[in-house]
Amino acid sequence: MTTILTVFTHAGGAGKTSIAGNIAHEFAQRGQHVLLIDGDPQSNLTTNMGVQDAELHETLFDVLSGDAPLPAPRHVHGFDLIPAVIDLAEVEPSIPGRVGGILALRDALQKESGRWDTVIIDSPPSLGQLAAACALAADALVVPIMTRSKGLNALRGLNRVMPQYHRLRPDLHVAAYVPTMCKSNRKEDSELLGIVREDLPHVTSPIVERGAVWNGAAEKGLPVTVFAPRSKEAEEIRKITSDLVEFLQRNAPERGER
Ligand SMILES: Nc1ncnc2c1ncn2[C@@H]1O[C@H](COP(=O)(O)OP(=O)(O)OP(=O)(O)O)[C@@H](O)[C@H]1O
Repeated sequence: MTTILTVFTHAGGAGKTSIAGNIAHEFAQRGQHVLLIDGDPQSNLTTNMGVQDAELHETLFDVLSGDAPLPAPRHVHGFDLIPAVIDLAEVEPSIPGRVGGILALRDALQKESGRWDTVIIDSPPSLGQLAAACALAADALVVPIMTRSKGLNALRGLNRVMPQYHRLRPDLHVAAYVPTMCKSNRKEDSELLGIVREDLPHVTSPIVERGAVWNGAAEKGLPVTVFAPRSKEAEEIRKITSDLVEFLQRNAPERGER
């Protein structure tokens, strides 16, 4: 059985791409067979994972524009990767024009059910058709929330689209909220972290804002747990992955899964 997770928020710069790539690597480190999908034409996830030479036919383009099967993935850092390139953006207008277009990625993944233990999708920072196709492909969403008022405002966007998504995928739910870019010495951040923990279920431990390791790992094209395995950043990724696994296991019986 494959668990499909989409890291989803329309707010830019919340750490979505950093979470997607690094939890994918951590799941693989724990022995899982993992597929990571870059659904964002900015292709930061692709370059963060060290792939600089991806081509359009290796991306989701044919899946989303013509119901093609999944492309053959690359193999990087112990997991499979379907990369993105900037031209993937051109698929967006064709998605709503086709019957089932918005569910094409879900269908393509279901045809390969069981090939991977976990699939992790990085969605673009928008509420457009490409982001919807990424969200609707998932069993559950992982939602980063910046611990600023901007982060809480972003939840309104999620609350606006979820009823629409539920019409097509009634079982889609949020597996975890991940507080990001926290600074413990910033009063607003501590207060907002408190509000998030009080108001939302399944909140993981936070990711603190510290640029050096995240940016250094991305520049070298490496997961943080490879770039700086003993760093606080690597420890945070391990902790978030453990929290996520626990939330998924807790949810599984309710959803009739093993
Ligand atoms: N905890 C952190 N502290 C400081 N900088 C971080 C942290 N996590 C990620 N970054 C850096 O912040 C920038 C944005 O992170 P990332 O690309 O993960 O965000 P995103 O939500 O995917 O952005 P986008 O809006 O492009 O989708 C990157 O340069 C990344 O290296």
